[in-house]
Amino acid sequence: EKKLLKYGAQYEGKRTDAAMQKWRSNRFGQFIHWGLYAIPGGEWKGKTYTYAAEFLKSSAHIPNSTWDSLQYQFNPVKFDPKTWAKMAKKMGVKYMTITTKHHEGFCLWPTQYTKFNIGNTPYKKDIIKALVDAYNSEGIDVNFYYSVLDWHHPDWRYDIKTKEDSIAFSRYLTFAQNQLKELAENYPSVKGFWFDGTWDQSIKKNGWWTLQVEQMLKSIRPGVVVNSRLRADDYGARHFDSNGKMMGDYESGYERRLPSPTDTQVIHRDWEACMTIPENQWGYHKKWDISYTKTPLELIEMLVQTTSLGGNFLLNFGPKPDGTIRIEEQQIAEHIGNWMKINSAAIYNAGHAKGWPRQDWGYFTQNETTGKLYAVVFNIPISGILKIQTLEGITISKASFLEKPDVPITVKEIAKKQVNLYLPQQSFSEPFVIILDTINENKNKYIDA
Ligand SMILES: C[C@@H]1N[C@@H](c2cn(-c3ccccc3)nn2)[C@H](O)[C@@H]1O
Repeated sequence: EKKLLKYGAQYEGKRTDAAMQKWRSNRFGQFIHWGLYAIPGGEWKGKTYTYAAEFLKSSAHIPNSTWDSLQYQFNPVKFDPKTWAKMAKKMGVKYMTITTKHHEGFCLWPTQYTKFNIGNTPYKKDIIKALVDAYNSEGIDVNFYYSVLDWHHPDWRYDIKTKEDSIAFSRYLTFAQNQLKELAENYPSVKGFWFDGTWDQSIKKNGWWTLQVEQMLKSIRPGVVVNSRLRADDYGARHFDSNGKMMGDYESGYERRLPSPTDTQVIHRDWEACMTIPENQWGYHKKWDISYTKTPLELIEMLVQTTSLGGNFLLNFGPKPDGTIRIEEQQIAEHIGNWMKINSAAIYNAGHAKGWPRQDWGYFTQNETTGKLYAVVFNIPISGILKIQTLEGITISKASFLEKPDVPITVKEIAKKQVNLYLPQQSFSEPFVIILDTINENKNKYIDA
Protein backbone atom coordinates (compact mmCIF):
# COMPACT_ATOMS: atom_id res chain seq x y z
CA GLU A 1 0.00 0.00 0.00
CA LYS A 2 0.98 3.65 -0.43
CA LYS A 3 3.81 4.77 1.88
CA LEU A 4 3.63 8.18 3.57
CA LEU A 5 6.71 9.99 2.28
CA LYS A 6 8.20 13.35 3.24
CA TYR A 7 10.97 13.35 0.61
CA GLY A 8 9.23 11.54 -2.25
CA ALA A 9 7.71 12.92 -5.44
CA GLN A 10 6.29 16.40 -4.83
CA TYR A 11 3.94 16.33 -7.83
CA GLU A 12 2.67 13.92 -10.48
CA GLY A 13 2.51 14.23 -14.24
CA LYS A 14 4.45 16.44 -16.65
CA ARG A 15 5.09 20.07 -15.73
CA THR A 16 3.15 22.32 -18.09
CA ASP A 17 4.80 25.69 -17.31
CA ALA A 18 6.59 27.63 -20.05
CA ALA A 19 10.10 26.88 -18.71
CA MET A 20 9.46 23.13 -18.84
CA GLN A 21 7.78 23.36 -22.23
CA LYS A 22 10.90 25.12 -23.52
CA TRP A 23 13.12 22.43 -21.95
CA ARG A 24 10.97 19.76 -23.64
CA SER A 25 10.79 21.48 -27.03
CA ASN A 26 14.59 21.90 -27.11
CA ARG A 27 14.93 18.13 -27.64
CA PHE A 28 18.65 18.15 -28.67
CA GLY A 29 21.44 19.22 -26.31
CA GLN A 30 25.24 19.26 -26.06
CA PHE A 31 26.84 17.74 -22.96
CA ILE A 32 30.35 19.05 -22.18
CA HIS A 33 32.74 17.26 -19.79
CA TRP A 34 35.77 19.45 -19.09
CA GLY A 35 38.09 19.41 -16.09
CA LEU A 36 41.59 18.52 -14.90
CA TYR A 37 41.08 14.99 -16.29
CA ALA A 38 41.44 16.51 -19.80
CA ILE A 39 45.14 17.18 -19.10
CA PRO A 40 46.34 13.54 -18.77
CA GLY A 41 43.60 12.45 -21.22
CA GLY A 42 43.48 8.82 -20.08
CA GLU A 43 47.25 8.34 -19.98
CA TRP A 44 49.49 8.30 -16.88
CA LYS A 45 53.25 7.67 -16.60
CA GLY A 46 53.35 6.37 -20.16
CA LYS A 47 50.47 3.93 -19.65
CA THR A 48 47.13 4.20 -21.48
CA TYR A 49 44.04 3.43 -19.41
CA THR A 50 41.02 2.40 -21.43
CA TYR A 51 38.39 3.09 -18.76
CA ALA A 52 36.58 6.48 -18.90
CA ALA A 53 39.20 9.27 -18.96
CA GLU A 54 37.42 11.26 -16.25
CA PHE A 55 38.00 8.23 -13.97
CA LEU A 56 41.77 8.16 -14.56
CA LYS A 57 42.44 9.26 -10.96
CA SER A 58 40.87 6.05 -9.68
CA SER A 59 41.91 3.81 -12.62
CA ALA A 60 45.59 4.74 -12.10
CA HIS A 61 45.29 4.93 -8.26
CA ILE A 62 46.56 8.50 -8.19
CA PRO A 63 46.57 10.15 -4.74
CA ASN A 64 44.72 13.45 -4.23
CA SER A 65 47.98 15.36 -3.65
CA THR A 66 49.27 14.35 -7.09
CA TRP A 67 45.97 14.68 -8.92
CA ASP A 68 45.02 18.01 -7.36
CA SER A 69 48.33 19.58 -8.45
CA LEU A 70 47.07 19.26 -12.02
CA GLN A 71 45.26 22.52 -11.29
CA TYR A 72 48.56 24.36 -11.65
CA GLN A 73 48.80 23.06 -15.21
CA PHE A 74 45.26 23.91 -16.31
CA ASN A 75 45.76 26.64 -18.90
CA PRO A 76 43.52 26.26 -21.99
CA VAL A 77 45.25 29.01 -23.99
CA LYS A 78 43.21 28.22 -27.11
CA PHE A 79 39.84 28.24 -25.31
CA ASP A 80 37.33 30.44 -27.13
CA PRO A 81 33.77 29.99 -25.82
CA LYS A 82 32.34 31.71 -28.91
CA THR A 83 33.93 29.07 -31.15
CA TRP A 84 32.33 26.31 -29.07
CA ALA A 85 28.96 28.09 -29.07
CA LYS A 86 29.04 28.65 -32.85
CA MET A 87 29.85 24.96 -33.43
CA ALA A 88 26.98 23.99 -31.14
CA LYS A 89 24.59 26.35 -32.92
CA LYS A 90 25.52 24.88 -36.29
CA MET A 91 25.07 21.35 -34.91
CA GLY A 92 21.49 22.30 -34.07
CA VAL A 93 21.45 21.95 -30.27
CA LYS A 94 19.02 24.14 -28.34
CA TYR A 95 20.65 23.57 -24.95
CA MET A 96 24.04 22.76 -23.40
CA THR A 97 24.90 21.10 -20.09
CA ILE A 98 28.38 21.86 -18.67
CA THR A 99 30.24 20.10 -15.84
CA THR A 100 30.64 22.82 -13.23
CA LYS A 101 32.28 20.22 -10.92
CA HIS A 102 32.84 16.55 -11.74
CA HIS A 103 33.75 13.78 -9.26
CA GLU A 104 37.34 15.13 -9.01
CA GLY A 105 35.93 18.16 -7.16
CA PHE A 106 37.63 20.78 -9.36
CA CYS A 107 35.32 23.74 -9.98
CA LEU A 108 35.19 25.58 -13.32
CA TRP A 109 33.83 28.69 -11.61
CA PRO A 110 35.60 30.88 -8.95
CA THR A 111 33.61 29.45 -6.04
CA GLN A 112 34.17 30.98 -2.59
CA TYR A 113 33.73 27.60 -0.89
CA THR A 114 36.89 25.82 -2.00
CA LYS A 115 40.28 26.92 -3.37
CA PHE A 116 40.16 23.95 -5.77
CA ASN A 117 38.79 26.08 -8.56
CA ILE A 118 39.60 27.79 -11.86
CA GLY A 119 40.69 30.99 -10.05
CA ASN A 120 43.75 29.15 -8.71
CA THR A 121 45.03 27.99 -12.09
CA PRO A 122 47.27 29.72 -14.64
CA TYR A 123 44.09 30.38 -16.63
CA LYS A 124 42.30 32.13 -13.74
CA LYS A 125 39.18 33.25 -15.61
CA ASP A 126 35.58 32.10 -14.90
CA ILE A 127 34.94 29.42 -17.55
CA ILE A 128 31.31 28.93 -16.52
CA LYS A 129 30.48 32.59 -17.04
CA ALA A 130 32.27 32.66 -20.40
CA LEU A 131 30.32 29.62 -21.60
CA VAL A 132 26.95 30.82 -20.27
CA ASP A 133 27.39 34.18 -22.04
CA ALA A 134 28.64 32.70 -25.32
CA TYR A 135 25.96 29.99 -25.55
CA ASN A 136 23.13 32.27 -24.43
CA SER A 137 24.14 34.81 -27.09
CA GLU A 138 23.70 32.02 -29.66
CA GLY A 139 20.22 31.42 -28.27
CA ILE A 140 21.25 28.18 -26.56
CA ASP A 141 19.99 27.47 -23.02
CA VAL A 142 22.63 26.42 -20.46
CA ASN A 143 22.23 23.84 -17.67
CA PHE A 144 24.75 23.03 -14.93
CA TYR A 145 25.97 19.49 -14.28
CA TYR A 146 27.03 19.14 -10.62
CA SER A 147 28.56 16.01 -9.08
CA VAL A 148 27.52 15.55 -5.45
CA LEU A 149 30.21 12.83 -5.20
CA ASP A 150 33.47 14.71 -4.54
CA TRP A 151 36.82 12.85 -4.40
CA HIS A 152 38.66 16.03 -3.27
CA HIS A 153 36.60 17.35 -0.38
CA PRO A 154 37.79 15.99 3.00
CA ASP A 155 34.23 15.80 4.35
CA TRP A 156 32.83 13.63 1.52
CA ARG A 157 31.76 10.20 2.74
CA TYR A 158 30.59 7.14 0.74
CA ASP A 159 28.65 5.91 3.76
CA ILE A 160 27.81 7.11 7.24
CA LYS A 161 29.15 4.56 9.73
CA THR A 162 30.31 6.63 12.71
CA LYS A 163 29.38 9.82 14.54
CA GLU A 164 32.46 11.39 12.98
CA ASP A 165 31.16 10.42 9.53
CA SER A 166 27.83 12.12 10.14
CA ILE A 167 29.47 15.29 11.49
CA ALA A 168 31.85 15.46 8.52
CA PHE A 169 29.16 14.63 5.97
CA SER A 170 26.77 17.26 7.30
CA ARG A 171 29.61 19.76 6.73
CA TYR A 172 29.90 18.40 3.20
CA LEU A 173 26.16 18.74 2.53
CA THR A 174 26.35 22.37 3.69
CA PHE A 175 29.34 22.95 1.40
CA ALA A 176 27.51 21.44 -1.61
CA GLN A 177 24.32 23.37 -0.88
CA ASN A 178 26.33 26.59 -0.64
CA GLN A 179 27.98 25.89 -4.00
CA LEU A 180 24.60 25.21 -5.62
CA LYS A 181 23.15 28.41 -4.15
CA GLU A 182 26.19 30.26 -5.50
CA LEU A 183 25.66 28.77 -9.00
CA ALA A 184 21.93 29.58 -9.00
CA GLU A 185 22.54 33.17 -7.80
CA ASN A 186 25.63 34.09 -9.81
CA TYR A 187 24.45 32.74 -13.18
CA PRO A 188 20.79 33.87 -13.34
CA SER A 189 20.20 32.60 -16.89
CA VAL A 190 20.79 28.97 -15.87
CA LYS A 191 17.84 26.82 -17.01
CA GLY A 192 18.51 23.52 -15.29
CA PHE A 193 20.61 21.48 -12.85
CA TRP A 194 21.87 18.04 -13.84
CA PHE A 195 22.90 16.14 -10.71
CA ASP A 196 25.27 13.16 -10.79
CA GLY A 197 27.19 11.16 -8.17
CA THR A 198 24.20 10.53 -5.91
CA TRP A 199 24.24 6.72 -5.77
CA ASP A 200 26.21 6.23 -2.54
CA GLN A 201 24.71 5.25 0.83
CA SER A 202 25.65 8.63 2.31
CA ILE A 203 23.21 10.38 -0.02
CA LYS A 204 20.58 7.66 0.14
CA LYS A 205 20.52 8.20 3.91
CA ASN A 206 19.97 11.96 3.42
CA GLY A 207 16.98 12.15 1.10
CA TRP A 208 15.82 15.23 3.00
CA TRP A 209 18.85 17.15 1.69
CA THR A 210 18.11 16.24 -1.91
CA LEU A 211 14.58 17.64 -1.67
CA GLN A 212 15.79 20.73 0.18
CA VAL A 213 18.34 21.43 -2.57
CA GLU A 214 15.73 21.09 -5.31
CA GLN A 215 13.37 23.42 -3.42
CA MET A 216 16.16 25.95 -2.79
CA LEU A 217 17.13 26.03 -6.48
CA LYS A 218 13.51 26.49 -7.54
CA SER A 219 13.00 29.32 -5.06
CA ILE A 220 16.11 31.15 -6.30
CA ARG A 221 15.43 30.40 -9.99
CA PRO A 222 11.70 29.77 -10.55
CA GLY A 223 11.19 27.50 -13.56
CA VAL A 224 14.60 25.85 -13.29
CA VAL A 225 14.51 22.16 -14.31
CA VAL A 226 16.03 19.50 -12.02
CA ASN A 227 16.76 15.87 -13.00
CA SER A 228 15.47 12.81 -11.15
CA ARG A 229 19.04 11.65 -10.40
CA LEU A 230 19.35 14.21 -7.55
CA ARG A 231 16.65 12.69 -5.42
CA ALA A 232 16.52 10.01 -2.75
CA ASP A 233 13.33 9.53 -0.74
CA ASP A 234 12.76 8.65 2.95
CA TYR A 235 13.83 5.06 2.27
CA GLY A 236 16.75 5.81 -0.07
CA ALA A 237 14.79 5.06 -3.24
CA ARG A 238 16.24 7.01 -6.22
CA HIS A 239 14.72 8.49 -9.40
CA PHE A 240 11.35 6.91 -8.49
CA ASP A 241 10.16 7.09 -4.89
CA SER A 242 8.97 4.15 -2.78
CA ASN A 243 5.48 4.61 -4.24
CA GLY A 244 6.86 4.39 -7.79
CA LYS A 245 6.43 8.09 -8.49
CA MET A 246 9.16 9.87 -10.44
CA MET A 247 11.02 12.53 -8.42
CA GLY A 248 12.37 15.70 -10.02
CA ASP A 249 11.21 17.09 -13.35
CA TYR A 250 12.47 14.46 -15.79
CA GLU A 251 13.88 10.97 -15.67
CA SER A 252 17.64 10.95 -16.16
CA GLY A 253 18.47 7.25 -15.86
CA TYR A 254 19.30 6.71 -19.55
CA GLU A 255 23.08 7.04 -19.59
CA ARG A 256 24.76 5.60 -22.70
CA ARG A 257 21.57 3.71 -23.49
CA LEU A 258 18.12 4.41 -24.91
CA PRO A 259 14.75 2.85 -24.08
CA SER A 260 13.72 0.27 -26.68
CA PRO A 261 11.72 1.86 -29.55
CA THR A 262 8.63 -0.02 -28.35
CA ASP A 263 8.97 0.95 -24.68
CA THR A 264 5.93 3.19 -24.57
CA GLN A 265 6.18 3.52 -20.77
CA VAL A 266 8.62 6.44 -21.12
CA ILE A 267 6.20 8.57 -23.16
CA HIS A 268 4.16 9.31 -20.05
CA ARG A 269 6.90 11.39 -18.46
CA ASP A 270 9.68 13.76 -19.42
CA TRP A 271 13.06 12.08 -19.79
CA GLU A 272 16.51 12.59 -21.28
CA ALA A 273 19.17 10.19 -22.56
CA CYS A 274 22.81 11.28 -22.34
CA MET A 275 25.24 9.70 -24.79
CA THR A 276 28.98 9.40 -25.44
CA ILE A 277 30.38 9.19 -28.95
CA PRO A 278 33.06 6.65 -27.95
CA GLU A 279 31.87 3.55 -26.06
CA ASN A 280 32.53 5.08 -22.63
CA GLN A 281 34.54 8.33 -22.53
CA TRP A 282 32.97 11.50 -21.16
CA GLY A 283 36.20 13.43 -20.58
CA TYR A 284 38.86 13.90 -23.29
CA HIS A 285 40.91 10.74 -24.02
CA LYS A 286 44.09 11.13 -26.07
CA LYS A 287 43.26 7.96 -28.02
CA TRP A 288 39.99 8.52 -29.89
CA ASP A 289 39.72 5.02 -31.26
CA ILE A 290 40.52 2.81 -28.27
CA SER A 291 36.84 1.89 -28.49
CA TYR A 292 34.09 1.98 -31.11
CA THR A 293 33.07 5.55 -31.91
CA LYS A 294 29.50 6.11 -33.11
CA THR A 295 28.99 7.44 -36.63
CA PRO A 296 26.94 10.59 -37.29
CA LEU A 297 24.13 8.46 -38.78
CA GLU A 298 23.98 6.29 -35.65
CA LEU A 299 23.82 9.43 -33.51
CA ILE A 300 21.10 10.98 -35.71
CA GLU A 301 19.08 7.78 -35.38
CA MET A 302 19.45 7.94 -31.58
CA LEU A 303 18.24 11.55 -31.62
CA VAL A 304 15.21 10.60 -33.74
CA GLN A 305 14.42 7.47 -31.69
CA THR A 306 14.58 9.57 -28.52
CA THR A 307 12.31 12.25 -30.00
CA SER A 308 9.86 9.57 -31.19
CA LEU A 309 9.54 8.45 -27.55
CA GLY A 310 9.13 12.01 -26.22
CA GLY A 311 12.61 12.37 -24.73
CA ASN A 312 15.58 14.73 -25.00
CA PHE A 313 18.95 13.65 -26.40
CA LEU A 314 22.13 15.04 -24.78
CA LEU A 315 25.24 14.29 -26.86
CA ASN A 316 28.62 14.55 -25.10
CA PHE A 317 31.79 16.39 -26.14
CA GLY A 318 35.10 16.17 -24.26
CA PRO A 319 37.21 19.28 -25.02
CA LYS A 320 41.02 19.09 -25.07
CA PRO A 321 43.20 20.65 -22.33
CA ASP A 322 44.20 23.46 -24.71
CA GLY A 323 40.54 24.48 -25.00
CA THR A 324 39.88 23.23 -28.53
CA ILE A 325 37.34 20.62 -29.63
CA ARG A 326 39.03 17.57 -31.20
CA ILE A 327 38.66 17.29 -34.97
CA GLU A 328 36.70 14.01 -34.81
CA GLU A 329 34.02 15.71 -32.70
CA GLN A 330 33.99 18.79 -34.95
CA GLN A 331 33.35 16.60 -38.02
CA ILE A 332 30.52 14.72 -36.31
CA ALA A 333 28.99 18.02 -35.18
CA GLU A 334 29.12 19.31 -38.76
CA HIS A 335 27.47 16.19 -40.21
CA ILE A 336 24.66 16.28 -37.66
CA GLY A 337 24.26 20.02 -38.20
CA ASN A 338 23.86 19.56 -41.97
CA TRP A 339 21.12 17.01 -41.30
CA MET A 340 19.39 19.24 -38.73
CA LYS A 341 19.46 22.23 -41.10
CA ILE A 342 17.12 20.28 -43.42
CA ASN A 343 15.16 18.10 -40.98
CA SER A 344 14.93 19.85 -37.60
CA ALA A 345 11.16 20.38 -38.03
CA ALA A 346 10.78 16.68 -37.11
CA ILE A 347 12.81 17.25 -33.91
CA TYR A 348 12.24 20.70 -32.36
CA ASN A 349 8.98 20.86 -30.40
CA ALA A 350 8.21 17.35 -31.68
CA GLY A 351 7.53 14.21 -29.67
CA HIS A 352 5.76 10.89 -29.61
CA ALA A 353 3.12 10.38 -32.32
CA LYS A 354 0.38 9.11 -30.07
CA GLY A 355 -0.95 5.72 -31.03
CA TRP A 356 1.11 5.29 -34.20
CA PRO A 357 2.77 1.88 -34.02
CA ARG A 358 6.53 1.48 -34.35
CA GLN A 359 7.53 0.99 -38.00
CA ASP A 360 10.48 -1.01 -39.26
CA TRP A 361 11.59 1.63 -41.80
CA GLY A 362 12.06 4.30 -39.11
CA TYR A 363 10.20 6.49 -36.65
CA PHE A 364 7.15 8.73 -36.39
CA THR A 365 7.44 12.06 -34.63
CA GLN A 366 4.69 14.61 -34.19
CA ASN A 367 4.79 18.36 -33.64
CA GLU A 368 3.43 19.10 -30.17
CA THR A 369 1.68 22.29 -31.31
CA THR A 370 0.46 21.66 -34.86
CA GLY A 371 0.03 17.89 -34.61
CA LYS A 372 1.88 17.61 -37.93
CA LEU A 373 3.03 14.02 -38.44
CA TYR A 374 6.54 13.16 -39.63
CA ALA A 375 7.94 9.86 -40.85
CA VAL A 376 11.73 9.77 -40.44
CA VAL A 377 13.11 7.06 -42.73
CA PHE A 378 16.34 5.17 -42.00
CA ASN A 379 15.68 1.83 -43.73
CA ILE A 380 14.25 1.86 -47.28
CA PRO A 381 12.60 -1.49 -48.14
CA ILE A 382 13.89 -3.32 -51.23
CA SER A 383 10.41 -2.85 -52.69
CA GLY A 384 10.73 0.92 -52.44
CA ILE A 385 7.33 0.86 -50.76
CA LEU A 386 6.91 2.22 -47.24
CA LYS A 387 4.06 0.27 -45.69
CA ILE A 388 2.23 2.22 -43.01
CA GLN A 389 -0.28 0.83 -40.58
CA THR A 390 -2.58 3.74 -39.75
CA LEU A 391 -4.84 4.33 -36.78
CA GLU A 392 -8.52 3.43 -36.68
CA GLY A 393 -10.44 5.91 -38.81
CA ILE A 394 -7.30 7.77 -39.86
CA THR A 395 -6.09 7.76 -43.44
CA ILE A 396 -3.14 9.44 -45.13
CA SER A 397 -4.27 11.95 -47.74
CA LYS A 398 -0.85 13.23 -48.86
CA ALA A 399 2.83 12.47 -48.37
CA SER A 400 5.67 14.81 -49.30
CA PHE A 401 9.38 15.12 -48.65
CA LEU A 402 10.20 17.76 -46.07
CA GLU A 403 13.30 18.70 -48.11
CA LYS A 404 11.67 18.61 -51.54
CA PRO A 405 7.89 19.16 -51.17
CA ASP A 406 7.31 19.11 -54.94
CA VAL A 407 8.65 15.58 -55.43
CA PRO A 408 5.48 13.45 -55.46
CA ILE A 409 5.10 10.40 -53.26
CA THR A 410 2.21 8.20 -54.37
CA VAL A 411 -0.11 7.19 -51.53
CA LYS A 412 -2.36 4.17 -51.88
CA GLU A 413 -4.70 2.74 -49.29
CA ILE A 414 -4.48 -1.00 -49.94
CA ALA A 415 -6.71 -2.19 -47.12
CA LYS A 416 -8.30 -0.97 -43.89
CA LYS A 417 -5.61 0.90 -41.94
CA GLN A 418 -2.98 -0.20 -44.52
CA VAL A 419 -1.33 2.46 -46.70
CA ASN A 420 1.52 2.13 -49.20
CA LEU A 421 3.86 5.04 -49.91
CA TYR A 422 5.67 4.59 -53.24
CA LEU A 423 9.09 6.21 -53.01
CA PRO A 424 10.70 7.60 -56.20
CA GLN A 425 13.41 5.40 -57.68
CA GLN A 426 16.43 7.26 -56.33
CA SER A 427 19.20 6.61 -53.90
CA PHE A 428 19.31 8.33 -50.54
CA SER A 429 22.55 8.84 -48.61
CA GLU A 430 20.98 10.46 -45.53
CA PRO A 431 17.90 9.66 -43.46
CA PHE A 432 14.99 11.72 -44.76
CA VAL A 433 11.69 13.08 -43.47
CA ILE A 434 8.26 12.66 -45.04
CA ILE A 435 5.39 14.92 -43.94
CA LEU A 436 2.17 12.91 -43.70
CA ASP A 437 -1.16 14.74 -44.08
CA THR A 438 -3.86 12.70 -42.38
CA ILE A 439 -7.61 12.74 -42.48
CA ASN A 440 -9.54 11.72 -39.44
CA GLU A 441 -12.55 10.00 -40.98
CA ASN A 442 -14.26 9.98 -37.60
CA LYS A 443 -14.49 13.79 -37.59
CA ASN A 444 -15.72 14.07 -41.21
CA LYS A 445 -18.46 11.48 -40.77
CA TYR A 446 -21.94 13.01 -41.12
CA ILE A 447 -24.13 12.22 -38.23
CA ASP A 448 -27.16 10.48 -39.74
CA ALA A 449 -30.12 12.75 -39.41
C1 LIG B 1 27.15 11.40 -16.91
C2 LIG B 1 28.23 10.41 -16.56
N1 LIG B 1 28.11 9.89 -15.20
C3 LIG B 1 29.46 9.69 -14.68
C4 LIG B 1 29.61 8.36 -14.02
C5 LIG B 1 29.32 7.14 -14.48
N2 LIG B 1 29.63 6.28 -13.46
C6 LIG B 1 29.53 4.89 -13.40
C7 LIG B 1 30.33 4.19 -12.50
C8 LIG B 1 30.24 2.81 -12.43
C9 LIG B 1 29.34 2.12 -13.24
C10 LIG B 1 28.54 2.84 -14.12
C11 LIG B 1 28.63 4.23 -14.20
N3 LIG B 1 30.09 6.97 -12.44
N4 LIG B 1 30.07 8.24 -12.78
C12 LIG B 1 30.37 9.86 -15.87
O1 LIG B 1 31.68 10.23 -15.50
C13 LIG B 1 29.63 10.97 -16.61
O2 LIG B 1 29.74 12.20 -15.90
